[in-house]
Amino acid sequence: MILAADIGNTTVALAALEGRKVVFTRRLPGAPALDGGAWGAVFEKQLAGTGLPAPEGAVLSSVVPALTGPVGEGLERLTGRPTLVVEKDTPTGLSLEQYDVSNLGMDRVVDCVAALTLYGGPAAVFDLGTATTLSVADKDGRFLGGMILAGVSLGLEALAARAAQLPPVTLAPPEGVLGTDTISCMRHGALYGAVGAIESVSRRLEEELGPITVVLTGGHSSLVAPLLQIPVRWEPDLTFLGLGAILERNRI
Ligand SMILES: Nc1ncnc2c1ncn2[C@@H]1O[C@H](COP(=O)(O)OP(=O)(O)O)[C@@H](O)[C@H]1O
Ligand SMILES: CC(C)(COP(=O)(O)O)[C@@H](O)C(=O)NCCC(=O)O
Ligand SMILES: [K+]
Repeated sequence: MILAADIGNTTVALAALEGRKVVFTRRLPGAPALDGGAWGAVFEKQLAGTGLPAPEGAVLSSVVPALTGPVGEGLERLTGRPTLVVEKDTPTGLSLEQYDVSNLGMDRVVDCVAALTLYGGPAAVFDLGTATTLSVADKDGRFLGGMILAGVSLGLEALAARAAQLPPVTLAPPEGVLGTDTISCMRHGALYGAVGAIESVSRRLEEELGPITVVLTGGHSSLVAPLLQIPVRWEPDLTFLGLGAILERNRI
């Protein structure tokens, strides 16, 4: 069994994998104040009672630099081995030559690695987290780039903060297309806005690259995927599968 962690701007997502199968997942709030020992205790508590064997190794990707060290150390407490942190120069099988990698989010690389492993290229991954990211890889395993949009709930938060008559709104499945009060209008706008972006950008990508596998993942993907009118693969565990593949490739 190995542990995989994906540190995003909202959650620290933890998973256990046996071979290529994700057998356990948890999403934890990112807590900047915890040190490595405290993260280790958090992970131990989450895994207690699951019946899983002791982990043989751990791999992590992070887009929150302040959490990378403590979470990596926390995982080390459980494995007794160094945690593989996915960095720009980590061999992943994905070529990054076409992108200015100086500030590239490694979650996007991991998503592409997973999509290529599962479906081959070209593949377009929409990761609907704090931000909505599009990350595209071609059939030769090259990262082509993508897009970064405000995330589905970030848009709602911004509306509530900036417009006097707009309240805080939580996400829920829409009923019909049109909202019939303020809250449902905001909700539908957030969800169908993402739907429209995904459908239209995917169509344009197909014009440029030919038939492409579109993959959806991230915390908000469970609400958006059922609304799409184009074929997509919904892979809620995509990032974990990519992390597992990268650890397998780099195991000493
Ligand atoms: N299973 C789920 N169903 C619905 N919403 C979810 C689920 N998991 C996470 N979310 C929501 O998705 C958002 C964050 O998604 P996530 O992909 O974890 O973001 P990040 O990677 O940026 O930390 C959170 O606001 C959370 O409420
Ligand atoms: C775009 C992101 C903020 C998405 O992160 P998330 O929504 O998963 O928290 C992250 O991938 C990031 O910080 N990227 C750096 C910019 C880039 O990828 O070019
Ligand atoms: K993420």
